[in-house]
Amino acid sequence: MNSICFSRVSVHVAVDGSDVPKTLLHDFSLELTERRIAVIGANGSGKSTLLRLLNGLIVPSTGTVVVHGVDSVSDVRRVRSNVGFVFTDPLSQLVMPTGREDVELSLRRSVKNSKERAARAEAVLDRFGLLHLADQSIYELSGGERQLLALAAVLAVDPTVLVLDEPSTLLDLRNRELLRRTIAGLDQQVIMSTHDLDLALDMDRVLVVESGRIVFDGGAADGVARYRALCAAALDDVGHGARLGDVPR
Ligand SMILES: Nc1ncnc2c1ncn2[C@@H]1O[C@H](COP(=O)(O)OP(=O)(O)OP(=O)(O)O)[C@@H](O)[C@H]1O
Repeated sequence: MNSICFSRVSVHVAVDGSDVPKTLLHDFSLELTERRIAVIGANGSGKSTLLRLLNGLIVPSTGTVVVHGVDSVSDVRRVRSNVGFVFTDPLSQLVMPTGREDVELSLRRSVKNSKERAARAEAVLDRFGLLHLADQSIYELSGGERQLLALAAVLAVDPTVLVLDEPSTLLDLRNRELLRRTIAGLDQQVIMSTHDLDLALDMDRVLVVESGRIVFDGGAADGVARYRALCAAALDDVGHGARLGDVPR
């Protein structure tokens, strides 16, 4: 029950002007039972696509995704209430003028009493060291402060599973360390994509994605080594005309 099951999943999208759909993820099956899982790989390899399957943001073209016993397509509302999803860009997630209001908005369903809700929001902001910024416009916050706020707003409702799409991109060294400690202390199952290999090394299991395929699935140290080897091979191609945005094929 406390696992994430991808069964014969693939993701294809229609491309304008072409009869041939583009494959974002090739057929794969996985059962994820570990508490801490990282998805690593090159830009455009398919990490976010894989994560977005977990809360029904992307519907699989084939197969099923079942998160802690809940089907991501047939029971999308329940899956979304169980799965907290933190986006790479916090501004695509923070919708209220201030952090306090945003956390209170997250809590509106679970805490009906407004005074109680305000107290809970205050406690959540305090837990993340964000209380002094609670009433500042989100547009006046730094990128890292916004990223932490987006995480706090999602954790406020205590989801069963936490999905983090590149959670440390905007964080300084100290906040990255705080994020690592926060993740280590959470009760939730956590699945994240990251380019921060130190963060990936903390995980119980690492998936390496390359051109829409899971090319490695195993321990963190071996996963990071595999990804480094893939990068080294791609860099060798630079001498043969590869460009910055090229996706390995
Ligand atoms: N709706 C779509 N239509 C066409 N192509 C798409 C669509 N969504 C994603 N893609 C393409 O699928 C590929 C995988 O995208 P995805 O966002 O999963 O990559 P990623 O591994 O998370 O990359 P990054 O590390 O840069 O965030 C990319 O080449 C992207 O351009």
